[in-house]
Amino acid sequence: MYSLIKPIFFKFDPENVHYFVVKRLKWFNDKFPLGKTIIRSSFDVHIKGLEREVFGIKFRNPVGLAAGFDKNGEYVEPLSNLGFGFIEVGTVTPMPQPGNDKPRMFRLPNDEALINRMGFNNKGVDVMAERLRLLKDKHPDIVVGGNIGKNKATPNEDAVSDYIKCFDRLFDVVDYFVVNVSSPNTPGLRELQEKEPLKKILNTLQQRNRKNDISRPILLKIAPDLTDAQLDDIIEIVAETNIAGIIATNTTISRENLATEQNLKAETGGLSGKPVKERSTEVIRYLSEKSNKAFPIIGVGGIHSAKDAQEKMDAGASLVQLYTGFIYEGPGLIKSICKALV
Ligand SMILES: Cc1cc2nc3c(=O)[nH]c(=O)nc-3n(C[C@H](O)[C@H](O)[C@H](O)COP(=O)(O)O)c2cc1C
Repeated sequence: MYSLIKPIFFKFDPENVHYFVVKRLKWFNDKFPLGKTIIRSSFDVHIKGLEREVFGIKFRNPVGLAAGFDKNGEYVEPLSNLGFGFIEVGTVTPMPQPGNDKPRMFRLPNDEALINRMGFNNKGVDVMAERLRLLKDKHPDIVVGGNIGKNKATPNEDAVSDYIKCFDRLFDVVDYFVVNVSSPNTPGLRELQEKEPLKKILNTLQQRNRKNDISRPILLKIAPDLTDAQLDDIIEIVAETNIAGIIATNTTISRENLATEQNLKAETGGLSGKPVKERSTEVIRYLSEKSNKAFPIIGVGGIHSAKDAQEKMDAGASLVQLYTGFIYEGPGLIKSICKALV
């Protein structure tokens, strides 16, 4: 079915198609009880043995939706009905911001990839918190991750206060947090992956965690472009700050070995999809082996098939996430991965 619709979708601007599809999906889900039933019975995964417990959270299955797809937490219920075991929303920032000028998302069909320079376009954390509060009242069972970032206008020296604002505002409505310091589309953001600024952000959030009766697992999302020495630092930082785990990886700034023509691959932004698969798996394997499996890893980057997901698991991931593979393969990919992972 998806293979019939995909060529039509791929004729239009990717960002426009994205919103066209998710809005229709939500409308179908909200307005027609029958619509919801049809979506669920077609896609939802009811396979025994898929449940996982990772960093203290029970996941109905290990296949999640990666950050960036639902930037404002608007489509969590309909997306969950497609079979995802968890949905990561964001990246959200304290204040709303428009992101970069359009066009800012590009398909590279010859490489089954995307380049994006969205720039954390989002409606701000207050809007997201309210949406998720309503969602959690209705569906407390849907596992939601809150991926948090800083506003473009906030200098790196003040970044920690942006992360705190998002953390505090979302604390009651998400199940886990992701500190995003790895997007290539906010100038200077990736400098926060350096040891000292990173420790400051994570230690401050962990202090907030300790002040509450309950704490929320905090994960760190890293870029695939880190060197081995930087990955060693990450292992040390996880141990020192006692955060719950790592998400590996975000998009890459590399353009190596692409079949796509020069003018398109020269677009600024983060590259995702098949070309990032190997490097992201390498990063997972390195972290897992070097740390002696000291912390859980969510594996993301170029998963377009059940085999790709299995490779991430074999490299040391406890859970996986999809974005670009979901665009290229459609929602059927979730079930096919789940079937293979039982
Ligand atoms: C259009 C687009 C927007 C994204 N936005 C975010 C984001 O806001 N925050 C984030 O942490 N990752 C974001 N990502 C990265 C994905 O979550 C994921 O880490 C990356 O794309 C690699 O996975 P994939 O190859 O399955 O797409 C975005 C990816 C794409 C393609």
